[in-house]
Amino acid sequence: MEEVIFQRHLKPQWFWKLQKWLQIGEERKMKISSEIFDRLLYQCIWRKKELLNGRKTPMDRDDFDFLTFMLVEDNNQEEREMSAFKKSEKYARDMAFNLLSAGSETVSSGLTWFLWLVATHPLIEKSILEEMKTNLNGEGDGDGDGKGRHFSFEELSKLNYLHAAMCESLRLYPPVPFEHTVSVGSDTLPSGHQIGKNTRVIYSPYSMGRMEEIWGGDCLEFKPERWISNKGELGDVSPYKFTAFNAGPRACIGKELAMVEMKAVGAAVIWNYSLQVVENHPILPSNSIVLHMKHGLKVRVLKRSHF
Ligand code: HEM
Repeated sequence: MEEVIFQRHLKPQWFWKLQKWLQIGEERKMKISSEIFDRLLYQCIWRKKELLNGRKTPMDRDDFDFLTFMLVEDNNQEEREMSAFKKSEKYARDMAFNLLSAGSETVSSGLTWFLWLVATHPLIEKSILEEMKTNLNGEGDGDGDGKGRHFSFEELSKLNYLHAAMCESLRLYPPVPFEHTVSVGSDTLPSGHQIGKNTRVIYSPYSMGRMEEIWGGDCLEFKPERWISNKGELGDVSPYKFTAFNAGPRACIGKELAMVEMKAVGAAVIWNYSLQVVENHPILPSNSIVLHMKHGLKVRVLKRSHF
């Protein structure tokens, strides 16, 4: 699907729409992939409905998940009007599709670049580990179950340097490297360019993250310090400058969730393991709507001990 969406950015709209209508070429692949994805999603929805219908006891907090939220009757008066629509299988499918497609590859791509940058910048890795040691409740290799140490939401929220390193990695390697939007009326862009109605404007967070005019002479360096004030606090950076999550009314609704997910996984990996990047393995971005590492990241994983 990702490949076909990428192709839609390159081909004239009339061309891929004709392909879609005739069900040929890339657009046929899109139809087949969508059907496979839909089958999977509807199976999950039906299974969840069966479970919910057969339920005799009140629901535990732990059993309450995204699909339950989309399918159960609302107790809340205000939301009841939405209920008929909300309970439709199509609505649950669309929401699940949206969140899965927007929130999985983006996070995994962001984490891959982050772990590579940390593994190739030992001083930054050391600073991340030192911040963890200073701020976390008790050290150790975990809770003795062999799964390593994990970090709570409260613990993660104290790690400003880790947060800064994550933003810095997203600046240099934004998972959504380019985006397009269409003007509803004629306008003047911040660059001074005049555009007419219905003009497609493509912009690139990847390029903007590497522009000297925006980030200064050291724009190509991986430097988490640029996100932290002299007092050690995280600075407020405008989303119109740091565009990895887009800005304005259509900005990413999963930004906070994405940052927590990435910090939770990043912190656990860095604390429990040392990653050694395999020499001579090519590290290149892919040509895609999500900035994958073209050949993946090859590392040797060594267990880290803090005792
Ligand atoms: C590092 C991870 C992520 C990045 C870099 C990212 C980036 C973006 C960007 C740039 C957009 C705007 C797309 C456009 O206008 O063309 C967007 C939209 C969106 N994102 Fe994310 N995203 C991430 C993670 C997530 C997660 C975890 C979720 C939810 C589980 C999510 C849900 C969405 C949704 C639903 C939209 C559409 C919002 C709308 O159109 O109103 N994203 N994201």
